[in-house]
Amino acid sequence: MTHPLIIDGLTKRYGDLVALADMTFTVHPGEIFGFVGSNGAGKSTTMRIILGVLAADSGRVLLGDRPIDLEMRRQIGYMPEERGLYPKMKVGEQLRFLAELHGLSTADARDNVERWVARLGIAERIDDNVGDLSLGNQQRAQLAAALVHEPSVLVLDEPFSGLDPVAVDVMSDVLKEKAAEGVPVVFSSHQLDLVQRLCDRVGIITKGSMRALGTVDDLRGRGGVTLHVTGPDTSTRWADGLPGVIDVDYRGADSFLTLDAGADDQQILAAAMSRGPVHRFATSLPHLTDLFREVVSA
Ligand SMILES: Nc1ncnc2c1ncn2[C@@H]1O[C@H](COP(=O)(O)OP(=O)(O)OP(=O)(O)O)[C@@H](O)[C@H]1O
Repeated sequence: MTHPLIIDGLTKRYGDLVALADMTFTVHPGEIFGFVGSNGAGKSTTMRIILGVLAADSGRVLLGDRPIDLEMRRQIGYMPEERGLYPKMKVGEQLRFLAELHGLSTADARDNVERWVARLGIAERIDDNVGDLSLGNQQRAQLAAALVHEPSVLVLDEPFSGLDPVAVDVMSDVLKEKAAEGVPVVFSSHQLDLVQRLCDRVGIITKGSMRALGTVDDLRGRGGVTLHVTGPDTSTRWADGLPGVIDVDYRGADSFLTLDAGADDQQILAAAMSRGPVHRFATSLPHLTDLFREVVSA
């Protein structure tokens, strides 16, 4: 049974520094939520509070309608930013130990470990000490540690940093699979192309508060749609003054129009065709990175 993970009004100070100021968001069952923000914005602090590694000054974390307690936290799969595996312990031993610590029987722990190390491509390293693995493989082991007890919530602090492209694909597939099982998944990342590709919803935080929150398309749509038209004679400034056209950048044979919600694409197409043949007529949304820059610099 999965429940939404609700972060409700968290505040946290370190001395004079306000690390979190009314941090609020919900991660729904089956949703991949991307938690993004500049360095020092408060992502790790929020995740540590969710896990109970750190106490908030005020605010609550709930699973469904219940404030999260120690027992409920055992259902969370967590990948801490500072990584937490013992370098001098063997990968397999350590994962089995963690699985049993979360209440699995010895047999289930062994089965789960075998399954996850195979899935994450580190089966042949199971008898190596964690500290002898490459950094990317340590990260795969760390993900296995977050998954080995079949958690019903996933909270991952920068799980993609330092992974090679194959490992990024494996990690992405695993997160999608867990979400498809109904698990709420939240991860932080500075890799916005990945966030854009993978997440159902994204929260952009600055200075400890949520500044923009929505589906990837919602957020990208806030920046306005761009229409790229190739063909019409740009010297005529053919798109100037058309309804819904906020701005036009004419470059050689190309015209880039910034549109608002009221723009009528058929009217624009007719205007373009009246000035010659149209070879390209395509809309695009801004990249999440553009929106991120806008939000953090506001
Ligand atoms: N133990 C601590 N003592 C004092 N200040 C801290 C402590 N931990 C974090 N901070 C400060 O709290 C703020 C939020 O830090 P946090 O690690 O949550 O940010 P983050 O969004 O995870 O950043 P990054 O993307 O760089 O990992 C930062 O200004 C940081 O310097």
